[in-house]
Amino acid sequence: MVGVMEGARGAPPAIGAGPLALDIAHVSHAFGARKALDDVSLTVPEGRFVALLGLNGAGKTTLFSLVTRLYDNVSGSIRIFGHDLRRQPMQALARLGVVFQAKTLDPELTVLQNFTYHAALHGYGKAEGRRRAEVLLARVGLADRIGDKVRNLSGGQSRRIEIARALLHEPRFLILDEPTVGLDIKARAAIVEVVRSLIRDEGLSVLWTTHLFDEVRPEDDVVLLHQGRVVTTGTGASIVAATGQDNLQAAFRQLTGTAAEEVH
Ligand SMILES: Nc1ncnc2c1ncn2[C@@H]1O[C@H](COP(=O)(O)OP(=O)(O)OP(=O)(O)O)[C@@H](O)[C@H]1O
Repeated sequence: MVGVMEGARGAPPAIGAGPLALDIAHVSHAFGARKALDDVSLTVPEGRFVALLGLNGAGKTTLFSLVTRLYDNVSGSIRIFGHDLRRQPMQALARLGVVFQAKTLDPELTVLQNFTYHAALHGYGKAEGRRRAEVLLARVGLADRIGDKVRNLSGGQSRRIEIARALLHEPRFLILDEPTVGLDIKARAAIVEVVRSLIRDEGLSVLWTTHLFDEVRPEDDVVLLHQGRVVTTGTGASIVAATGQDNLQAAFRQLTGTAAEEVH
């Protein structure tokens, strides 16, 4: 199944395609005269890993900021499990887990304290915060670090804890903004695996923004974003096949006319 739809056409998802975790239709955004997003449409079907792939400046963080409601979308619509972000923000955001690009854990607090603090923001008491922390830390393979100060953890471990914390309120859709930036290959692989296991085992839906082509598998849904526009969508394998290239990086270069040295 191709889970993402062509931006320019904006066609509705196929009948029988199942519920959509995220449905973005015809969204544009400008900073003054600079158009960061131009008529962007894409979908994340339930239970899918969708990679939003684009180079620096493509508009990924702007899109992320619109979906997380840091910015208000003034054109087009954004729906999370059917709830319009502008008209039903509480219902929409309650279903969304967010992992920001910047680090958001307090390094001077323990992992548990970071969890219980965040849990309180969601209205959970200390005991419930602890219970949820234990369950979620086990899911990301870090149950034994619950009492450690965050500053004593590696960058990759901190990221996995941020992923666990993003799931505190049991959202069914997770959005991550370049979650592996600055990490070594082993830590990157561990993070990708944690997220893929959440999809596999729990049916979570994921929008993963990245500029790293090697994080995308042939069967993943891919949205290629370039200079604020959706260039193409489809599974990684179908995009490669359509261009007649050997891999996604080469396909991207062909579709965007980008030089080899600009693409990682
Ligand atoms: N607050 C802002 N004010 C003005 N221009 C901005 C602002 N934020 C982003 N832009 C511009 O919008 C365009 C898209 O930027 P954006 O950060 O969304 O891209 P990105 O794909 O996330 O890239 P990166 O990975 O480098 O963050 C760029 O041209 C950028 O310079």
